[in-house]
Amino acid sequence: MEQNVALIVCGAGQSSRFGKKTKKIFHKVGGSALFIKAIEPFLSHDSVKQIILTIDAADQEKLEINHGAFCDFNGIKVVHGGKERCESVNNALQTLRDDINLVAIHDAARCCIKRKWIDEVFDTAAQTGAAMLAAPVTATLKKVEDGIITATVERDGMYEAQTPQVFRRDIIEKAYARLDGHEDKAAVSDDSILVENIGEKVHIVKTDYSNLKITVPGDIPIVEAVLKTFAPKKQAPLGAFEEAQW
Ligand SMILES: Nc1ccn([C@@H]2O[C@H](COP(=O)(O)OP(=O)(O)OP(=O)(O)O)[C@@H](O)[C@H]2O)c(=O)n1
Ligand SMILES: C[C@](O)(CO)[C@H](O)COP(=O)(O)O
Repeated sequence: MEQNVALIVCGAGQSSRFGKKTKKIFHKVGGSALFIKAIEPFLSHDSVKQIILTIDAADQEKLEINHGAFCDFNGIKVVHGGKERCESVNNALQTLRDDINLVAIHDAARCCIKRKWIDEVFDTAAQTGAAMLAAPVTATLKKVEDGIITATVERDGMYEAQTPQVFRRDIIEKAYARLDGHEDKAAVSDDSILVENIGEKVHIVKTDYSNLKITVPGDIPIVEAVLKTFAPKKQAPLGAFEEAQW
């Protein structure tokens, strides 16, 4: 299937766990606002035909003043989000262009996405209808209540869900058509859950913990280190001879 991808970038959350005055999507990492770093790896992808950013309506003026040029230059459509992440995604789904056949839904708080993962999850979703990035759990998992371990969770086969999560347009629209049936929308914590609930098989594209989501302040130095480690290598300064050639 030819890939005409709409990228929905979810940035309308309240950043309550981030605990800073500035919403985390505007926090600077790697020299740019977090949401810009999360979008940048997709800008050069030929299959991405539409980019929709969800933001809190309260952030509209701040976005326009500080990042309006970036959004305008890159043709990013800004949509106001809802109380829960799934409501923000649902709002964005109402603005898809007619030619879109794949929908990639990505957290604006995940800026360490690698191009190879984007390529693989797009291709897998184009072939199968539904795919998402996820990292195998490497630690032992404990269920804890009131600070006391109540169970050790079987780790075998457990993955940490990440984004982007990518779906054929008809599949994600069918899944979201049932959103109102979910009383507790806070429990709809990712998009795959809705697709699983309509009986579709969601395929995993394996990553690692470097595709982390910035949630708490302690995530910042980790993300900065990941960005530094995987940043494109700067060209060595030209020597005098090379300079002379130019
Ligand atoms: N109503 C919402 C809630 C979340 N998000 C986005 O979904 C991503 C993942 O959500 P999370 O990391 O939980 O962000 P927040 O909801 O802002 O964080 P918190 O739960 O700490 O308030 C974030 O980029 C966030 O901006 C969104 O678009 N709309
Ligand atoms: C979508 C997600 O990033 C997959 O792990 C996660 O579910 C978002 O959850 P949050 O509570 O909105 O951060």
